[in-house]
Amino acid sequence: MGRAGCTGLAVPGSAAAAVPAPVPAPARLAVPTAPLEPRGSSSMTPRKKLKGLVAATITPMTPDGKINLPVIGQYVDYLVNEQNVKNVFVNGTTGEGLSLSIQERKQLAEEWMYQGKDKLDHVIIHVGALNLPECQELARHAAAIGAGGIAVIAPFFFKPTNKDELVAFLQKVASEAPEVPFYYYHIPPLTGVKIRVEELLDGIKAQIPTFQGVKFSDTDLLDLAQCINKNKTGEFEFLYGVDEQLLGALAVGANGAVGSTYNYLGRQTNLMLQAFAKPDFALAQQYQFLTGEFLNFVIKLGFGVAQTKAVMTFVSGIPMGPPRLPLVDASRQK
Ligand SMILES: CC(=O)N[C@@H]([C@@H](O)[C@H](O)[C@H](O)CO)[C@@H](O)CC(=O)C(=O)O
Repeated sequence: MGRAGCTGLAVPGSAAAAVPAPVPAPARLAVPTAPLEPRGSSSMTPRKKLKGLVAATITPMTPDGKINLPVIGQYVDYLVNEQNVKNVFVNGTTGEGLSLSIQERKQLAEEWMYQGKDKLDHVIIHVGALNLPECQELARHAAAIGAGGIAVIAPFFFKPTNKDELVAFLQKVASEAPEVPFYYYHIPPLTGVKIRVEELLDGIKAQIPTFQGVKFSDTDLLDLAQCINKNKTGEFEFLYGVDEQLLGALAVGANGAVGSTYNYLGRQTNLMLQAFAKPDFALAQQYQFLTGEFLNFVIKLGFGVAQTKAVMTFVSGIPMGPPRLPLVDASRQK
C-alpha cells in the first residue's frame, strides 16, 4: 500500500488556551511514487529486537477535532532528536485509537510509517477494536504498509472470560497478518479483562506462530515476573506500560517499556535505563523518583490522555490539539 490512501488534512490553527502557540506544520512532503515496501521483501534488513523505550503516540488533532497528519513528521523528529526514542506504538490508549474511525486509524498508521521511514526502528500499530472484522481489517492494512508489529487489546464490551476465548480472538486477528510480529496488549485497568498473562503464554506459539510478546500495562508484577520466568529462551519481549514503576519491572526482567511519558520524558527515562544497565541502582532510583514525583503531582490533578496532550504540546511545542469526546480538553479545564 502506498501513501495514496492518506488525505492531506488541515494545517493546525491555534493551540488551546493554556499552551504555547503552535509551531507551524512543516510543508507537506512529496508523495512517493513507489509504494512502501511490504514485509518479507528481499531488501528487508533482519528485525532488530525491540528493547528500550517505545513512545505510545498521541494523535494530534486540529482545534476542530480532525486528525492532524501534517505535524507527524515534526513529531517523529522530536522523538528521535530530542527524546532519543526510536520506537512508537500507534493508535493505542494514548493515541485514542478506540475513539478513531477505521479510516482515521489507517491514515495515521500510514503517516507514521511514511514519516518514520529510515528514522524509527520499530513502528507497532495497535489494531484492537471491539469487533473482530475491524481488527482483521486493520491487521491486514498494517501488514500491507509494512508495520514492524501489531498489537491487540482484549475486546471489552463482550469480554473473553477465560484464556481460551481470549486466545481464539487474538489468533483470528494475528492470522490476518501472518508475517507481522504480534503483541498482546494487556491493560486490565481499562479493559476489565484480567486473564493472567502467564497463563496465556502456555502453548501460545502453537496457536499464534507470530506471537512476539506482551505490552504489559498492569501493576501486577507477580504476573509479569512469572511470564519472564517462563520465557527462559528469551523468545518473547515484555514491554512494560506503567511508567511510574518501570524500575520495578526492569528488576524482574522487562525488556523495555511502552508509555505516554516517553513522549516528553524519554531522554530522562533513557538515563534511568542506562543507570540500571550499568548497574547503578541508586542513580536509577533517583530517575524513577523524579518521574514518580511528576506523575504523583499530575495524577492528583486528574491525569489521563487529555492531560498528556496538553503537557506534550507545552514541552515539545508541537500542537497536539484537544482530545476527542468523551475526553475533554485539559488545557481548558478550570
Ligand atoms: C492507562 C494508560 O494510559 N497507561 C499508559 C501509561 O504510559 C500511563 O500514561 C503512565 O504510566 C502514567 O500513569 C500506557 O500504558 C498506555 C499506552 O502505552 C498506550 O497508549 O497504548
